[in-house]
Formats: sequence, C-alpha cells, structure tokens
Amino acid sequence: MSVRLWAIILNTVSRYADIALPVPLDQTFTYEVNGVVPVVGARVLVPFSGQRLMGVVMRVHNDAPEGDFEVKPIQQILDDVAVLPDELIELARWIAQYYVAPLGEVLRGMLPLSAEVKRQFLYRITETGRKVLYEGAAKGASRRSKLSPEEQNREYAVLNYLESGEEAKLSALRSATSANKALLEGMVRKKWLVREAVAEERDARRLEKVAVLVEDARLPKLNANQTAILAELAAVGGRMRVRDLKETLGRAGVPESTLGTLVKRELVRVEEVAEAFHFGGVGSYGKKHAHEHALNETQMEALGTIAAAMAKGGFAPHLLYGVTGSGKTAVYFAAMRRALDAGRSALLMVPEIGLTPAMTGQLVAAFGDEVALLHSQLTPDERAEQWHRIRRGEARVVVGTRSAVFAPVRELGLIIVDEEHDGSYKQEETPRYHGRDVAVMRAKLKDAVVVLGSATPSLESWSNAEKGRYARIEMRTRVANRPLPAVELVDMRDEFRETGQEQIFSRRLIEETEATIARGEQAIILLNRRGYSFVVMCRSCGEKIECENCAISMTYHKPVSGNDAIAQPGQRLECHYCGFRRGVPKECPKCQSEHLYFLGAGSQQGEERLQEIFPQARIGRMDRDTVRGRSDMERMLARLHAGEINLLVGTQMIAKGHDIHGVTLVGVVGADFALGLPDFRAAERVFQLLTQVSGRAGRGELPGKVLVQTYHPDHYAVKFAAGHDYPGFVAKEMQYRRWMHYPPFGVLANVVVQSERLEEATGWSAQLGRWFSSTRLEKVRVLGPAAAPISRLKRIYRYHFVLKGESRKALSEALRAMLRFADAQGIVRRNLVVDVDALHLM
Ligand SMILES: Nc1ncnc2c1ncn2[C@@H]1O[C@H](COP(=O)(O)OP(=O)(O)OP(=O)(O)O)[C@@H](O)[C@H]1O
Ligand SMILES: [Zn+2]
Repeated sequence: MSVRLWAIILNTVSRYADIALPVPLDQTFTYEVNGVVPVVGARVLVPFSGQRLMGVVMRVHNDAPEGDFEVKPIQQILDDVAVLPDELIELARWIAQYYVAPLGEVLRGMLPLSAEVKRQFLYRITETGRKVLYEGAAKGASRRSKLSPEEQNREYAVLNYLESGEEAKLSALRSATSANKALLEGMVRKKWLVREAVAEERDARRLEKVAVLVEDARLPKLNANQTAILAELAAVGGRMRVRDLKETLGRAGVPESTLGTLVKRELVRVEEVAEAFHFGGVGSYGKKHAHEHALNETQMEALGTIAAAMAKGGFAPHLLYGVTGSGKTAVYFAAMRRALDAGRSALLMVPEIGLTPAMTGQLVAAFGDEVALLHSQLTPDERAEQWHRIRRGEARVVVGTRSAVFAPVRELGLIIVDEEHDGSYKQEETPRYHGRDVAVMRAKLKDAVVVLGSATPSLESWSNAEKGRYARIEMRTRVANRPLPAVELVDMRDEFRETGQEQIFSRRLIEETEATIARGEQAIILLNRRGYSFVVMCRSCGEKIECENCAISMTYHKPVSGNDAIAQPGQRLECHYCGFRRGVPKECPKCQSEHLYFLGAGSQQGEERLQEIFPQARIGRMDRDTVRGRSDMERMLARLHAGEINLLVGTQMIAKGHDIHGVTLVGVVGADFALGLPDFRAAERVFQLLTQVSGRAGRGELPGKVLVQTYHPDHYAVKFAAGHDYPGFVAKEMQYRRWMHYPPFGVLANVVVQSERLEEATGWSAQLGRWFSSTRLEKVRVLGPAAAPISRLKRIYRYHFVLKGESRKALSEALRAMLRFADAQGIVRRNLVVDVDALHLM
C-alpha cells in the first residue's frame, strides 16, 4: 500500500486535534475532528467561549481528553496544506518556551493573514426575545423603558425580522430595520438576542494604484494645486502610492480631484501594481548606490568571512562591528547576492523601514522584483500578498522589520540584522520576543548564516562574541579613508556660569552652526524630545501637570501658525504615553496659582529658537509630529539631499542610518538627560545615541565635527562616545553589569502586576511577594515588589518584580512556577506581564 494511502487511513482515524488559540493561556485546546482531518499547521475556526476563533492545528490524535467536559467540533478548516512550514512551528514552540508566552499568541503574530479572514457578526433571536416580541405586540411600547418610543420600535422591528429563528448579518439588520450596532448590543445584553462572531475567508490579492510622474511631459500653465502635486511627486523620486498622495494632499488642503485633472492632462499616470512595491526613486540623489561601489579591502574581508561560512554550510552566527560610515550596507548587499547565486534566499531585518527609505530604494535597485517588503505600514491585504509571494518562492530577498523574522522564506541561507542594538526589535506586547535573538534561533534551526551588524553592538551580542559563540568581524575605518568626526564636549554648567542664563543652545554651537551654514554645508541638531516643553510646573506649589491616565508629565505643544504642509492641532498638553490631550490650564489645578511655567525644551521649541537665531537658514524639523509616515520621511530626506534644508533639528529619528553627504556639523542637546533614568541600560542607550548621531557627520567629501552639550562631561558614556571608543565603553560597562548581576551576566525578567484597580495591583503583588519569599528558588534572585517607575500607565496601576537568574533554565522555571501559583490564586493571566530579557524596567 502506498505511503499516501496509509497516511489517509491513519488520518481518518484521528478523532481529535489540538489547536493553539490566540488566548492568554499556556496550553493548546482539544477539538473533535468534524469529517475531514486537518493537517498539522493548517488554520481552523473553532468555538471558544461564545466566539469563533482562528487557531493553528498543532497535533492530530486519538487520545480522548480527560476530564468531564464536552469536546466541541472544529467548525471550519481554512487550509488544506500547512500554512506554516514545520520550521516556523518549531520556532514558535521555542519562542513560547523561551519568552514564557502562550503558543497561540506566538502563532498569531507569525500569521499576517488576518486580512483573509473577515470578521462578521451574526444575530439570532432568543426565547426571551420571542416572549418580548409577543408581549410587546399585545401591550405596545413600555413607558418604563429608558429607550425612546422610536428606539423601542426599532427593537421590535429587529425581533420581528429575526422571528423565524434564522441568523442575520449585522449589515442585513441595519438596512432592514435601521438598527445600529449599539442598539443590537443592548439587545444582546438584555438576552433578547445572541451574537456570534464568524470569520469568512476571502481573497487577499489586491492591486494598488501608484501615481507616476510622466517624464518629459511638456509643462503647460498650472495652478498652485497642480504644481503642489507635481512637486510632491518629484520630491519622492516620481512615484507614490495614490493612497499616500491623497493623504498628503488632504493635509495640505489640495482637493483630490486635482490628481484626476493631472492624469487627464497626461502629466501624471496612474499604474496598478500588484503590491506595495513602487520604491526605487529614493536613495540615490546622484550618489552611487551601495552595491555599485567596488568593495574596499575591509569590506572584501568582511564579505569573505560571511561567504566562506555560507559555502561551508551549517549554522554560523556573526557579529559585524563596523563604525558609522564603514560601508556595512554594501557588505550586506554583496552577501545577499552570494546567497541568491547559491540558490538560497536572504532575509534583511531593519529597525524601521519608514525611517530609512534609502535602504529600500537601494534594495529594489539591486534586486528588482525579487524583493519583498514586510513592515508595519502595510495594510493587512498588502502584508498577506507579500507573505504569499515569499511563501511561493517568488521573492527571495525579504526585507522587513521585527516580525519579518517570521517570513516564510524558502531555502533560507542568510539573515542579516542591521542596527542589531536597536530597541525596536523587541516587541513590547505578548509575545515579547526580541527579533534579533529570534533571528539567531531561526538561523540555527535552518543551518543558516546570520550576521548582526552595528556600530554600537548591544552588550549581549558583544559578550556572545567575546565568548566565541559569535564570530566577530570588524570594520574599524570609514570608507575612502574618511575620518570619524572630531567630537567636542560643551560643559553646560560652565555655560550657565559664564552667561548667567539657561539657554537651549550654547554659544559654541551657535557659532559653529553659523559657520557651517555660511560655508554652504549642512548641520543637524538632536533635541531628543518632541513638543515644545516637556514639563509644565506650578511655581507656587511645585506641582507638575500629569496625565489623567498615567503618572507622566504632560508635554506642551504650541499651536502652529501659517499654512504648514502638515496641519497640526492647536495649543495643547499631550501625554506621550497614552496620547491623552487637554487644553492648557490658566491656573494650577492643585493650588489655583496662575504661575505656571514651562520647562525643558523639545524639538518644536528648538526649531523656534533656531529660526530666531538664524532667520536666513532653511530649517527643517524631523520628529513624530512632522514625520508620520514613510512619505513624510522621504520628502524630508529628499529636501536634505537636495540641500533645500541646511539646518535640521529633530529627535533620535535623525540619528537612524541616514547617509547625507552634505552634513558636516552635528549638535547634540540634552541627550545626556537620559543618564538619570532609573534603568540599568541608561548608559548604554546614551552611548549608542551619541555615537549614532555623531556618525551622521562627515560622510561625504568633507570631514565632520560634533558638538555635544552636556551636564555630565565626566560620565564614561559621554567620554567614550566622544572618543569613538566603543571597546573602551564596553569594558567599563561590563564591569558595572557584572557587579550588579545585570545582563549579559545572568538573565533577567521583569514581571509587572497590573490592574485598573489599585487594591488589586497592590494585593496581588503582595501575594506574589510572599510566595517568592517563602519559595526557595534555585539560582534566581527576586527584587520587589515595588511600584514600577511608571506607576500608572493608561489608567492601569503597575507594580513589578525583577528576577535575575544565573541560568536561562532557572529563570524559566521560576517564572512558570510563579504563573502556576498565580493561576491557583485566581490572578488572571492578563494582569501579569512577563517580560523575559526586558529592555526597559520602567
Ligand atoms: N567601497 C566604497 N567606496 C566608497 N564609498 C563607499 C564604499 N562602500 C560604501 N560606500 C559609501 O559609503 C557611505 C556609507 O556607507 P553605509 O551607509 O553602508 O555605512 P554604514 O556602515 O551602514 O554606516 P552606519 O552604521 O552609520 O549606517 C555610503 O554613502 C556608501 O554609498
Ligand atoms: Zn497618559
């Protein structure tokens, strides 16, 4: 008998399937097979506490579940082949284990296919509902009801419509009875109706419209709106998604119909492209692309090491430590090309695609339609489409942010993690995985080569290299013998003594900026807080105005005058954690004094001051208020590359991998503020930020200079950054970590106990605290409970524990034991956040 037939027979006898569901419970759930046996790795729909959920089949078997409960049948099988390859299921199991996360929640993050399953609500009448209908018909509208007679009539219309007992869709009810969702939900609460959520599969493929500037078109007379569109398109290299373009136009007040006019006049054409795939314009600006340079000796050596590992085969992790401007990108591209030539695929991970559009442009130029992009700005449809292209093997170069590590790449040969130190690789919700570490694990499961690249490697990766777990590749010089910029520290305590004034910008920085602009060069200034002032304080009682939902100072945003291309709301206080906004009070909410004052300069204030000091400068600002998406970023970078902006102020966004050759001066304002935060990674973060932002200077023909304004000129993070001395910094920082048993010495987890009710948060954390102190945990030290540094966030009170383990195994076991105890005590799992390898203890 053939193997296949056997498989069919064996399958037909399987009566049960274990399904991983996206719920915060550390287990799979057993369902009865309903006719066809699903394959492991397929998606199914199953009933789960009144809803239909999509889950992934983990096992099919014949072991009747123990215990006294009804095993429900699977409702629908969505795939007849495994939607996730074995390799990814194995990776999911590892993540669930390592990060102490529910498997179903891990799998949900791996499957970007929600677009294919549309949720629908179905309503059905209940017995109670029928009774109400008949009684109501006899008595008429009730005066005791809180609802108006019209609303009551609408309710009867709904009951009437559903009387036959058949289910009806929300949309059908809405058009038949003009009931809205709120009314129907009210009826569900009264138990007149039941609601069921169902999922329907649909086709994810979709075309997207892209506006393309028609080249060589003769320009007739244009009105201002038409010119605005053409300028917008030209600024981003001639192509833009119609969707993005419309959004930008909307903000600038240009009517959408103008685009139609331009199409009619054959100045713009609209193309349909199969997916989010129309870059290519950005990134060149007359410079050579990374892949067009002949590699220099250092780059060749780095490539040689990676290529040799690929040729040899097998798992081979590398740390590529290359200073800013050493030409790492060209090495990545060359290595990816080698992988393709060997018939394998390559995955390139980047922190945030929107922030480095140049990278995407260069990739498309180098690899054409072999590239697939995965990032957070894709719509669900686009993401699903990219996912399928990768799965079918049509796209062998995959570029994406954190979750791209789950791309169903075939024949994976190489993974590159660019800026491996970047905090955005850590997911700050369940499953709280670190994309870089998962990348290493994925390479291991697949016998692939992985390269972690950075000018400021994380201490974890550096330590792995020191221990010989990762091979280290170094690129210690910039390309073309360009020097690293000279860094000068400006002691702001002296500045205050000498000038008697608290100023945002020191005299040195003003002087150098002026000279830079006068020479026709460009300057960028980092002011790492957005908004105008980040503290509003009362002079009489000392109270700071805090967010209503969070224990966080509110930031003052000034209204924007003039017709800024990006319309901004008016004067307000805003919480940067939960987004809560309020007007600016006239008096202190606590003591009613009128003497409120505004402290701490953000980027908005920085820009205003620079405008006063340098009225002639062409100033641009880059922060979350002015750059919301990729197209904003592209436009801003295009203006920088073209020299249209010669003075840029912004938050850490300006420090991210940009390669703008005209920038010769970098100023840093207030970045050492973060040294005072209660976080063991504070020094590392400040060092990284200073080094990365300094690295933006002097990347072209002319050498660069950096001025760092600081109140901590003697702090080692500041001093080593000024000396471009990464090894020196690491040596010192490692000492501190060793003393304090912080990573990379031992392993760490942060456990947050949270609740909207203060007494629950305190009660539960006390309960867990008692359990920790009465339980002998091997090789794990527990700190806490303590109020979390941010003690209230989005209306939720937060207490926390920090667990430091001598080994991974000891830490995992302690966490699991704690969760079992919490479960037995009735502490709901959602109220406990377990963050393994936490980046923040805030
Ligand atoms: N062999 C080469 N000769 C000359 N220029 C080169 C060479 N290789 C790369 N470049 C150019 O050097 C510049 C810096 O390269 P790249 O952006 O890759 O640096 P990087 O190492 O990624 O730096 P960072 O860490 O700051 O992002 C780019 O403009 C790139 O085009
Ligand atoms: Zn808030």
